[in-house]
Amino acid sequence: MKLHFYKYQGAGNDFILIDNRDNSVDHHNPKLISGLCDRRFGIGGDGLMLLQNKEGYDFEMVYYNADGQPSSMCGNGGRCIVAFAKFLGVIESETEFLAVDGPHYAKISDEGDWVSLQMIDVNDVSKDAEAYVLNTGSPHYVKLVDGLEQRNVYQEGHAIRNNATYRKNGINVNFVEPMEEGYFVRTFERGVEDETFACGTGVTAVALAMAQHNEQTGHITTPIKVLGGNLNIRFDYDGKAFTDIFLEGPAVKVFEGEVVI
Ligand SMILES: N[C@@H](CCC[C@H](N)C(=O)O)C(=O)O
Repeated sequence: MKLHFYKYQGAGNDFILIDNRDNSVDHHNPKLISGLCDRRFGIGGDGLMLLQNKEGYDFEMVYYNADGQPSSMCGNGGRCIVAFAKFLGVIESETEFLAVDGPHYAKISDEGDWVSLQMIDVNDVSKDAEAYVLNTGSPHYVKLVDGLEQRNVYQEGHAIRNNATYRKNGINVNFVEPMEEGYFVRTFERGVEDETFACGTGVTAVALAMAQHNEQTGHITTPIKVLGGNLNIRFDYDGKAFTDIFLEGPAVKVFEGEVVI
């Protein structure tokens, strides 16, 4: 069988996208999905998403990590699937879609390549020694460091993700260094088991954790530089809860093609 696919990237976090509105693709197949995401033997991607019909919503986002397992929310994936929905003519400039962590509102530019995605509210940030731990749709560990450019993010991230606390359920590990304006962030992603060029729920977690760390409240806008580009996070924080959280950035179609499965 031939499968038509699309490849998108959001700040270098890259995904295979499949239009499954007719429900013709049986995606409950970890070997197939990890094979398609393989960068040498497949199409290559940090994850794979299916756009499906869902009553009461514009569409449903079904997300798999590159290891072929269904996972929690993917922020950059969410932005890319909104751009894909516009490309397919499923939506125009605004949308309400369903993802694994609930409904999401998003807005897309007329050109179709810049997406603002509303994320879930967050009111629980804990500490693991000096690091912050929070769930922004996916679980994240946020650690302030120096010399981030030179650090071995694979080695340090892999060690934290596989320590006794996180080994069973996994966690995404974000290293953050303040810049003149905003932050520089590098992330080791669970389910990819490697450093990725960007992580949307990760930079969201960093922006919230840094607001708490710096005791900032009110309406906050945080620019973040990642290996694959620049993202922006804006939110309200009253000292207890983070609300109206938006992850903003590019979402670009790279190519499309057919693969035999
Ligand atoms: N790249 C994503 C996060 C995808 C999910 C993550 N790998 C996990 O399993 O927790 C993003 O942009 O948020």
